[in-house]
Amino acid sequence: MIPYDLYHGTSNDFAIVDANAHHVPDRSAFAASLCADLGIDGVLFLAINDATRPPRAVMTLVQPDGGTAAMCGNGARCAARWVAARTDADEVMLDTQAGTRRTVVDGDDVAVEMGAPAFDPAAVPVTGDSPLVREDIAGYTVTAVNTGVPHAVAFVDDVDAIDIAADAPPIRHHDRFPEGANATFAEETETGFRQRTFERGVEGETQSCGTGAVAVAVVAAREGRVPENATVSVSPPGGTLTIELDGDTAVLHGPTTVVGDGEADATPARQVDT
Ligand SMILES: N[C@@H](CCC[C@H](N)C(=O)O)C(=O)O
Repeated sequence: MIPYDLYHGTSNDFAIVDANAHHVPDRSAFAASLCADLGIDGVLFLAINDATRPPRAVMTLVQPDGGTAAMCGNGARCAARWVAARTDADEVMLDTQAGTRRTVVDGDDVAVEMGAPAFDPAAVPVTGDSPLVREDIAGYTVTAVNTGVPHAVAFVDDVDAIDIAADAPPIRHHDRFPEGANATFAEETETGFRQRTFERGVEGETQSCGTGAVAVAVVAAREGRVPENATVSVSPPGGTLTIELDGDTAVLHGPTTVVGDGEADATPARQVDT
């Protein structure tokens, strides 16, 4: 059996497995099974490989479809808190497939330096030679940005009015996105933005998406909705995240919650569609 810890970041739910202590022979099948059983958004495999200051860990997110995502903003916040608790540290370096991310843990609150968002077509990726900015994609005016993973961001008048189960998949699977995209909708309010995201890999709406919140903030800055150096409040259904923009880079802040723990069969019957 494989023990895991359950965390959430603004209701983006993850099981965390100590990858140094426990070998999972098929991570894809394990994650698909555990996500289906628990109704969670992914499994984080964390391997602390340097416990000096600051400690360093490799973070791998496997999603409900059995695929691996290069980065996860809320997952990184939960991962940093998990590593901090085991190393008695308040600063943690996370090695992700999108690069190394410095994190700072302050009690329940965790900040992640998210790096430089990219609009470059090869980096998102999108087809074509120029950035995809305010183009009509499946009936929405979309701007594409990579904040560790690709997001297609559309500003709308009212996020509650969207039928996300119907409207997001044609964006998420659109031909312009050769690796697919998370479909993120945002509504400007007096104090910031409301957000809803349909996540690639989950293939449904999640209660929160950290890379999506950063995408909302950086696209808002690009469109002149907020200054390029600003602190932006973005509220998905699961809570409120704060994004510090400094022109080139973004820092994601928000709360994390320890939910509990459990254990699961290391070799479940495979539940991934192949
Ligand atoms: N929930 C995450 C994003 C996880 C990755 C995404 N679904 C993808 O496959 O691109 C977040 O908080 O950023």
